[in-house]
This record gives sequence, structure tokens and C-alpha cells, in this order.
Amino acid sequence: MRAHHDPEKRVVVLGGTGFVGRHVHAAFTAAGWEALTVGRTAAADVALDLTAAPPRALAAALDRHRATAVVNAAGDYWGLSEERMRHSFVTVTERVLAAADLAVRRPRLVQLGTVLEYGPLPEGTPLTEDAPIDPVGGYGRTKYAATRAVLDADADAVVLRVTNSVGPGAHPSSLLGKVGHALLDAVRRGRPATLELAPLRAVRDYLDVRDLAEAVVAAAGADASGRVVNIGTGRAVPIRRLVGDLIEVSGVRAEIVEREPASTTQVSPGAIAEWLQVDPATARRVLGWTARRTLRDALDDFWKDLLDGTRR
Ligand SMILES: O=c1ccn([C@@H]2O[C@H](COP(=O)(O)OP(=O)(O)O[C@H]3O[C@H](CO)[C@H](O)[C@H](O)[C@H]3O)[C@@H](O)[C@H]2O)c(=O)[nH]1
Repeated sequence: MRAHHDPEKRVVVLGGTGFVGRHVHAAFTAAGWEALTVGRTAAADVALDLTAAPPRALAAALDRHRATAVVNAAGDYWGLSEERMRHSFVTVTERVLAAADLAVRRPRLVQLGTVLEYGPLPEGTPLTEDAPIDPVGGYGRTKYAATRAVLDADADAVVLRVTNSVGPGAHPSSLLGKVGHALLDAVRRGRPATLELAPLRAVRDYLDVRDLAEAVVAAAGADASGRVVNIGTGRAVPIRRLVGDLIEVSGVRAEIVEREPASTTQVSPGAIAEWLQVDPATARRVLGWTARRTLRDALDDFWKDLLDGTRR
């Protein structure tokens, strides 16, 4: 029998087959929403390349689903130039806004931004929403331009500025994704792993991606519009410890070789901010949301999912 769904709880998740989007889709479903994924691959409910499709194509999908909310978790960025990231984030966001305008019923928008839209803060200063905007890299700059487009559109929208996340399906180009895949490779070959990484100096606020997904669901239902909310745990963890914990969880013998990269762009979008901790107070107050999972569980489930993938 088909489950009865609340007609007000109908969401379209753009980028719903990506690392974050998949968890966002699952969290909406678990919360009783009728959720539809839009993405470029055949795994999406609606296959649509948002960098190419005109707004009316997305508007048609929103109408067909009778969407009351839309989440923008779309956008490639690993290894892309700033120009391509601009297309991936800004052009797509402008099209999403145009599509929402064209839809018969304008859905509420939850836009995923990043804490890298802010400038680096001195160690010990938690990141509040009034921290100076001063993105250091192309990723933060283009995500900020997308945030601006949303805030300037005067739409029923909220932007979540999200910190790093980890969990099942973490992208192989991210630090923990890279480490996880190298450990898996070592398991397959029956050898110890050698992990070649840029120096693990950073101390960052890491979320279980499933906590992040719940923040998105909370934002879709919250009575807040035209504002940004920072999403993180409120704890800063040395990434060296996270890498060590992942190695421990895997049980694989591993040696870490830290080497200074030729340039920061070769490392990752956030290679600039060394110490980062979100102030989670606004999220608690405005969204009624707090991170509740442990990072150990996030790493455990990330590793189990990698192993399961090899058995599937
Ligand atoms: O070899 C490495 C690789 C990474 N890092 C550091 O580890 C942290 C995490 O790096 P990732 O590559 O996993 O991710 P980024 O922080 O660069 O970017 C991620 O976090 C951002 C927010 O912080 C955005 O959300 C973005 O989508 C997401 O990919 C960064 O401080 C980075 O400098 C190292 O020290 N050595």
C-alpha cells in the first residue's frame, strides 16, 4: 500500500545523487516527506543536467512533483577551475531561482553554501553568521556569489553555510575520502597502505553527513527566510586525529607520508583555513537543530559502506 504523504511535504533535491544529496533525500524520506532527486546521472528520479537545462525544464519537474520545497545540493567542484565552479554554482543557482519563479507554486529554497565563504578567523574564535565575508579561494568565492544570488532574489529561501562532512559515500577527492579509498585499495591488495598527504595541520569542525542532512530537513520546515545559518558541531578536531581514527577503524596497517604540496589548489578547496569551528547557536535557535552523531560512527559507517561496495 502506498504511504500517505502530507501534501505540504514534497521536496525536490537537486544534486540528489551526490554525496550530500543522497543523505538529504534519505533524511526527508525518513521525516515523512515525498522526496524526488534531480541529477545528471540515470540514478536520479529526474535526469537533468542543471548546467545546461533551461529553467522551464526544472520548473516542469517542480510542477509535476507539486514541490513545496527545493534543496540545491548540486554542483561539481573537485579539480575544477574557478570559471567552471562559477558555472556549476552561480549559473545553476540563478536557474533554480528562475525555475522557482516559473513554477505554479513557488517552492521554498534551501541552498547549500559553505563556511569557506567567510574569511579565516583567529584560532579560538567560533564562526558566527556575522563573521566577515572574505573567501580566500575560488570555491568560497563562487559559493558566496551563489549565496548572494539567493539572498538578493527576495525569495522564500534560507542558505546553510556548511562545514566539512563525512559519512557513507564521502567523495574520493576529499581528504577522508582519499584516505578511505587508499585503505580499501590496501585491503584488496593484501598490503599495508602508504598515504601520501599534504601536512595534516588543519583543525576543523567535522559533521556526520547524516546530521547535515537533518539540518537541511529542519531548514525546509523552519520559519526563517532571507538569511544564512551556519551548520557545524561547534567542536574543532585536528584532522590528523580523524585520519588516525579512520585508519584504526579500518584495521589496515598504514604509513602516513606528509609532503608540502606545490600549491594549495592541489590539496583541496579549504586548504587555506587551518582552524575552523562553527558557532552552532543560530542553528539551534532558528532551526531547532543540533548535531547528534559521533564522528567515530561517521567514520565507521563510511568504512563499512566502502567495504560493502566491494562486495556488491
Ligand atoms: O592532503 C591533505 C588534504 C586535505 N587537508 C586538509 O584537510 C581538510 C579537509 O580537506 P578536504 O579536501 O576534505 O575538504 P575541504 O575542507 O577543502 O572542502 C570541504 O569542506 C568545505 C567546507 O569546509 C566545503 O564544504 C567543501 O564542499 C568540502 O569539500 C582541509 O583543512 C585541508 O586543508 C590536508 O591537510 N592534507
